[in-house]
Amino acid sequence: MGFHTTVTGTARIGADRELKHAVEGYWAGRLSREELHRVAADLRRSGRQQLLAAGLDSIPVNTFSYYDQMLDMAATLGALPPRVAAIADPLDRYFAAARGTADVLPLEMTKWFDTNYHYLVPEIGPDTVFGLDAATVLADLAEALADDVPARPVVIGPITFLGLSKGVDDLVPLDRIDDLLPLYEQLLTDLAAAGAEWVQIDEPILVTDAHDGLAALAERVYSRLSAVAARPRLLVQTYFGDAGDALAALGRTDIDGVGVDLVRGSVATVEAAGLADKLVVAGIVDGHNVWRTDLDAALAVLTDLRPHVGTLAVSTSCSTLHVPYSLAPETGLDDVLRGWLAFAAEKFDEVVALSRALTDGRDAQAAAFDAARAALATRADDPRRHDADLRARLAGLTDADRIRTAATQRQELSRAHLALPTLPTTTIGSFPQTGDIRAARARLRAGTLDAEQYRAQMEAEIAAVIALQEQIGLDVLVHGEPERNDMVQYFAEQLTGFFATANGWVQSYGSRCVRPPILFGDVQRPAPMTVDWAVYAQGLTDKPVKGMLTGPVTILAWSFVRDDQPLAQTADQVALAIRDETLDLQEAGIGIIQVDEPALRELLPLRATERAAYLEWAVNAFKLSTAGVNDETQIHTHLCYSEFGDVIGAIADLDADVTSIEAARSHMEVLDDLNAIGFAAEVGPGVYDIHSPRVPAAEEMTTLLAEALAAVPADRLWVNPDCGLKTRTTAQVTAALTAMVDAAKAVRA
Ligand SMILES: Nc1nc2c(c(=O)[nH]1)N[C@@H](CNc1ccc(C(=O)N[C@@H](CCC(=O)N[C@@H](CCC(=O)N[C@@H](CCC(=O)O)C(=O)O)C(=O)O)C(=O)O)cc1)CN2
Ligand code: MET
Ligand SMILES: [Zn+2]
Repeated sequence: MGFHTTVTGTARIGADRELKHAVEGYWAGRLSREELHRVAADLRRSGRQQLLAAGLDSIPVNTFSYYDQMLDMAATLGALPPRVAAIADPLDRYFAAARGTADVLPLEMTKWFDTNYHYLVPEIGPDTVFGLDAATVLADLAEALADDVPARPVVIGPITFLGLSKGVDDLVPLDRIDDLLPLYEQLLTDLAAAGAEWVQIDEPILVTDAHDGLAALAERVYSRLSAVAARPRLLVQTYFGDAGDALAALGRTDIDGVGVDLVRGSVATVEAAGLADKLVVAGIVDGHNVWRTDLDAALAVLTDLRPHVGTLAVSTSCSTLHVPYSLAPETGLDDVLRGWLAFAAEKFDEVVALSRALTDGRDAQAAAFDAARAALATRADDPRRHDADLRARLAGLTDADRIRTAATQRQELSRAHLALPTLPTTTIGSFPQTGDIRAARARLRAGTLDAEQYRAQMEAEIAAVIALQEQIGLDVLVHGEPERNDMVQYFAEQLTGFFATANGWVQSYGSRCVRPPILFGDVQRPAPMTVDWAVYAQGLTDKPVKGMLTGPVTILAWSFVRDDQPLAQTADQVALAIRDETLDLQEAGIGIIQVDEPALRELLPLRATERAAYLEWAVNAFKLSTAGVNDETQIHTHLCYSEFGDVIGAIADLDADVTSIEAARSHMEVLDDLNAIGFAAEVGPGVYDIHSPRVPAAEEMTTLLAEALAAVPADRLWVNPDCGLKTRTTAQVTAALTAMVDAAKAVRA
């Protein structure tokens, strides 16, 4: 009845970011809509062909998206916000919801579970009128069937869709699930009529503690959906962890298959879940990280599992959206390290090898198994994984290395030292990453610009950014980060133990991508990483310039991390490198150092029981990275992506002198949360939402500052944007920061 070889989903940006270039071209008016659609159709077709050629017997479709899969689902369910309803053209309406227009605010963006991918948050109110528009799903299915592809449409399930939505007017979105189920029933009927044999409904929320009663809800919802008369076979897919009780609940329904994450989840849960009459899609190849699968170990797990289930299919643990396309372009990779890795294309082959070994025996796949075994054997004693000096240094650390003197004493000293006005104004670090800056870096790589010319151009950028900030009248300046391709990759390129890919692009949101570095070995800092740039910038002005570093938790979160030791240990290694950098900056005369930790919330475990242990090592690593400096040196940190509730205590525990934090969109809510736990340090709640091209007026920021002053006394309050300015234009930034400084002056007066 089933299939045997598949993947949960795939990336869609294109191996060479074709979709990014097409979509951005369309937005800029350089590309027609027909050209955009053609690029998209080509990507879908080549993606399906790649999976077929690899040997999969069921191919996920409707995994394409012009921007984001949650936004697609909102469109499919008629749940785009009313403020875009007047935009008649569906594609324009879709992009308006994603990015906003001059008159319309976009949907909020937030992290997709514990990944670095951002989804758009649907807004569901009591008045949201759901209505099915299955055109896109049906078109994707038809396109695949026309190519004779055994297509399996994938949609986000109702529990996950509502569970991740934002309630409007005090509504709890999940309370409207019964209004949504008829649409899913209709969708199943339509898909069956259109020829779908299987449909995959993604319910990753079932691996979290995000809501009470999820298992019972899953049983109710899928009992109902499996009762649809003429429907395709139904696969409910979980990923990103162990689905716990929800698995047995699904087992009690009449759905046909369940997808499970066997990389992060436990086989025991699956074996105990009562799935003897179901297809179990076993996610044994890691879709979330880049390590090569130990095929022997994986086959042993699958062999154990097989007697407990109806049919067993082999798959990835989640969509390969979260890993790069292929190792092939990574020509800078040494063969030993290459042997330890598998990107998406290599993972497809692993899935097929395991599936065939399961049916035909391991010997039939001897070449694949031998190659994996030989490559992974080199990992055991690779010297790069064990640096004796570093290990000795870590072993010698004591609690004192993570503790600074009392915050109040530090505040007095740095106050006297820095002589700042009340409500000091500053920014978060980056200024616009212009085309010129990126082109210079591309030319440096291509060899048409030499290192000296590159440095001169970056210095000119820094000088321009310093002059702009002085002209605007900001109090604490930044150098603008022009020399950084990315706030994590830049550091990874200079630390040992990391490999920075040449083309390992992964979608972060919409058309924006990142190249997560691979952290495979012990970490050392051969030389200072930021000091020359900071010193150059400080030499241009009498105002203080902040040194700018990325913290250990964020460096881990936005890299592919080694799986051979606890994350806490890896975090401390990175923290030591950052600590050494803070000391060099201080030595070079930099009096304020910001250590960004925007990903502190992102790595928070999805299950509540694991959170305290995580927060302990995360906070400890940050403190190790920052506690080496003198009392006069002011340590700043920065966090974004709101929803700080679960980590608010940890933010206080970081013991930074100044914390800048996203707050503009949520009207300073976070300040009350900080007050509730007795937070007494200085804080800069963002007053300018940098995610939107819209330039806020000074009055809007004056209002936000007044709201902030209701929660925090003036002598603890800073004035700054929500986040860095790298995605904005110089014109937007100049106007917005001028208005921000005006607002600060008005409130001071
Ligand atoms: N790692 C990470 N994760 C993060 C964030 C982050 O800053 N870093 N922030 C949040 C997400 N926000 C983001 C905001 C912007 C971009 C972004 O702008 N990405 C750029 C790529 C940035 C980059 O790596 N730039 C490189 C390479 C740029 C490039 O594409 N070069 C061209 C040629 C350059 C040209 O001529 O234009 C090429 O290689 O083909 C550089 O500057 O050197 C993009 O998608 O375009 C990504 C994430 C959360 N997660
Ligand atoms: N310093 C960084 C910047 O301004 C912090 C960004 S947090 C995603 O870009
Ligand atoms: Zn930020």
